[in-house]
Amino acid sequence: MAQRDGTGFSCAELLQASVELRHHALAYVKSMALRCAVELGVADAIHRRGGAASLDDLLAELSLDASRLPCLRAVMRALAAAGVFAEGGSLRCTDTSACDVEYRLTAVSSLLVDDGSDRGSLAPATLLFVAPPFVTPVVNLTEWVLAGAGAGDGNSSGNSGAAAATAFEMAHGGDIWGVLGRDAALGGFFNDALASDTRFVMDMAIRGSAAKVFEGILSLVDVAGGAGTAARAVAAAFRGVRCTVLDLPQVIDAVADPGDGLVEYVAGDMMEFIPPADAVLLKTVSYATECAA
Ligand SMILES: C[S@@+](CC[C@H](N)C(=O)[O-])C[C@H]1O[C@@H](n2cnc3c(N)ncnc32)[C@H](O)[C@@H]1O
Repeated sequence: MAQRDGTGFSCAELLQASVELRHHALAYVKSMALRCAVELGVADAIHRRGGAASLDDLLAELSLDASRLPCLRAVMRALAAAGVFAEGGSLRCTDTSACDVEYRLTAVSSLLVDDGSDRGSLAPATLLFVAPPFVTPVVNLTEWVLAGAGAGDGNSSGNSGAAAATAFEMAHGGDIWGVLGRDAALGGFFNDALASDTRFVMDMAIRGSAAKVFEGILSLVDVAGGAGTAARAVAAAFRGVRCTVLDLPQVIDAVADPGDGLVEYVAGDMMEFIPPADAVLLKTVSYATECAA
């Protein structure tokens, strides 16, 4: 019978648990390696090479100096272990010569390829999740949880006061919509990221069996619909559906309306007014507005 310590777990269980614990603690390496690969455009580079590329191929495609090979190898190995890319071919590598190993796209990294199709790439949405303004609040979760403990003791200062409802608010001094409204560059980055996610989701929804839900309705309002990517996709695919986009004035005012009349844009607060319609579309809204972090 396996020996158990005071916690009641066997040595084998504890050894396995220590591996899992390390995986949890180092999980950020995976997401930061992903960020690096997306920023470098590795998936597009592999796609340009016909779906498989050696490290030498990648150095050439990405215009990187040969001296960067060990760094690129480290990033690619981490992502291959995570299933983002597939690693194949000879695995013989030396410090002085390039590896023979080839990297291929998996279903995951295929989503990062921009092949010019309507669906587009999920690269902008992926970069949003790992962007410093959104990562920093998570890095400081303990400070956020403890902020209440310092309430009224005179020690809280600046944005780290106990009143911060979310970790994002504590890090940035305001809620996400206020911050995005004040920072045009961050707002544009956020909206482009959401638009890329929406292009993908709507492509799946309209081409897939879920498309049935759009049949038989004459009007639809995309509540908190951002730049209207989802509503425009529905309006283009179902010409009989009159689509309206509702979002905050800061978002609607910044929309470059193509003026094709495909959808109508309404600026307003969904808590106060929602334009009447047969159907309401809510995409990434409750999650975003409730968590806002
Ligand atoms: C995460 S984004 C989702 C945008 C879009 N549905 C999509 O999936 O691309 C959430 C949206 O909610 C909007 N929003 C937040 N609070 C709102 C409110 N009170 N009234 C209307 N829109 C709001 C934001 O401006 C933002 O465009």
